[in-house]
Order: sequence, then C-alpha cells, then structure tokens
Amino acid sequence: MARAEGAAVSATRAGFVALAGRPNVGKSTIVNAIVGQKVAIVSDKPQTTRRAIRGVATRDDVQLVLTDLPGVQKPLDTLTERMQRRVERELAETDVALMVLNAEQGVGPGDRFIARALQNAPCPVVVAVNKVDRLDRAHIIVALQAVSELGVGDEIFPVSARKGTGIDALADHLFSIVPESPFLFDAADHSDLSPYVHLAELIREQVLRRTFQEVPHAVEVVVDEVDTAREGLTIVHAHAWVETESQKGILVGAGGRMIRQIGTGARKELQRELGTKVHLDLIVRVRRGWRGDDALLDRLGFDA
Ligand SMILES: Nc1nc2c(ncn2[C@@H]2O[C@H](COP(=O)(O)OP(=O)(O)OP(=O)(O)O)[C@@H](O)[C@H]2O)c(=O)[nH]1
Repeated sequence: MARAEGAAVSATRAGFVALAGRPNVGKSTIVNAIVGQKVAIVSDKPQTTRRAIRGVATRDDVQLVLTDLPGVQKPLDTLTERMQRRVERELAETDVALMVLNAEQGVGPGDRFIARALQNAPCPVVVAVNKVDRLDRAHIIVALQAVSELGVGDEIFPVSARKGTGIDALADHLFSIVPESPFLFDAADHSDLSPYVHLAELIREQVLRRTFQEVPHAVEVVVDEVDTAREGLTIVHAHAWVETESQKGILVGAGGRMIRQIGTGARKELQRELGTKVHLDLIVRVRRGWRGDDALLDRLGFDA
C-alpha cells in the first residue's frame, strides 16, 4: 500500500486485509464478526458481493481495513471481468490476503483455483476454514488437513463466523501482522460505503432472500433520493433494475405481492439502520443487459 512518505515513525499499525474465497463460504459473515457489527450484507445466495465492501476494525493502536472481495472466478461477461480485474488489483495492493474456505464442503476445484491465485500474492496469506459448527471434531481435523495440503497460507484458522468460534484468534493474528502505519480510517468508522449504497445494499438483501435462480443476480438496486425533511420520517426513493420483462414479473409478483414483501422487509431494515420511520418508494424497472452496459455500471458505482 502506498503510504505518506517521510511521515514520522508512528506507534500505530494499520493495513488492508483482502478476503478471497468461493461464493457463499461466509466472507461477509467473517467481516461482520471481526468488525462486530453488520457492515456487509449476508445472504445464502452465491455472489452476493459485487462490490468490495470494507469493514474497519480498530483496536487500541491497530486498525484492519477488511475488503470483502467477490469470488475469484473466470470472466463470463463484462461484470465478472470487472470483478476479476478488481480482485487482482486489490490483491496487488493489500497488506494481507485472507482466504476463506467452507469446512463442510471441503476443498474443491474453486478453492484450488483461488489457492493458486494466492500463491504468488505479494503479502502474507492467512487461511480461515469457516462453518466448523457444521462438523464434529474428527471431520474438522480432516478438513484442516485437506486445506493444509493446498500449500497456501502461513496460518490456518478453523472458525465459525456464525457462532463466533475462533474469530478472536483469527482477528488477533490479523491485528498482529499488519504493518506500522498511520490509521487509514477514523477509528470510529466501520465502513466506507456511501450511505446511499449502504441503504441500497440493505434493500438488495431483501431481494436476495426472496428470489431464486437467475433473478437475484439480475437485480441491482439504486437509491435515488433520501428525503429527511420530515421529523421522525425518512422517505427513500429507490429503483430495482432487472434485465428482462419476465424478471420484472417475478420481482413484482402476482398482484404486486412479491415487491410488497420485499418492500416491507427492506423498510424494517432501513428503519433499524436510520432510527426513524421509513417510507420506501421502490420501483422495478427493466434495463436490458445492464451487466454489460459500461455507462450504467459506471453510474451504479462499479469500478472499471
Ligand atoms: N453454519 C454456518 N453458516 C455460515 C457461517 N458463516 C456464514 N454462514 C452462512 O453462509 C451463507 C453465506 O454467507 P456469506 O457471508 O454471505 O458468504 P460470502 O462468502 O460473503 O458470499 P458471497 O458474497 O456470495 O461470495 C449465509 O447463509 C451465512 O449465514 C458459519 O460459520 N456457519
């Protein structure tokens, strides 16, 4: 990471930790467990994370900036090529790489692909074997053995992000290896997502919870306006973009039932987040091929 040249020797340490792992292994849940509050959205659908969402964890004089990377994967369309470029760039610029695997599923081809990508990472590589709550002791040992045979990583930590098991040991290690540096974020910050993007992610989380097959990944949510003019009430105007009329039909649902359920779930999350009553104005629109549309991707805030 580039740091201010000539800065006085600081007593603080800080660094970027980039998470890499197959979709759904629990990267977002690990970020939340380390940061200690909800920053990254969590769902049981693969590829929930299209943007690098950072959590910031500060302990005394050490700070971790966690980058929740999308799964390393082969480029399929413009969006995934962009994701891939971003993964490579983040790895080149990070202080630590954290590879996450699913203990229950064991080591698969996707993990080997990522392990190979990380073998040349120019930084320490730490491995977390997640979801050990799903296994008994003997099977945890088998899983750890298989992971150590991957030959990647200086340290391997069995964890359950959901239960919090092993997270302290993992976090302690991460805190111990970041380099001397001034803090990269204010110690009170937990995430650098813009407020609008964060609200859009909370809405998208409700879409992911309620839709299946290709629909969840075809949906992008954009918050257009947040109106706080009224005391105790926030009005959020948002669009859910889909790629086809049939996806729109599914998202709206018979008689608008699906979009109403999504809206109700999202409103509760937004109210919890904003601490006011929320009126959510959520409109579904079709934009054909938005994944391949550079101009729209730019407008939505994806990096090239
Ligand atoms: N049993 C169990 N489930 C977990 C654990 N950690 C995460 N999960 C679940 O696994 C699913 C995926 O978790 P995420 O944190 O969204 O996974 P991710 O790797 O960030 O997913 P993508 O962003 O899609 O790549 C969710 O249903 C989580 O609740 C764990 O330690 N134990």
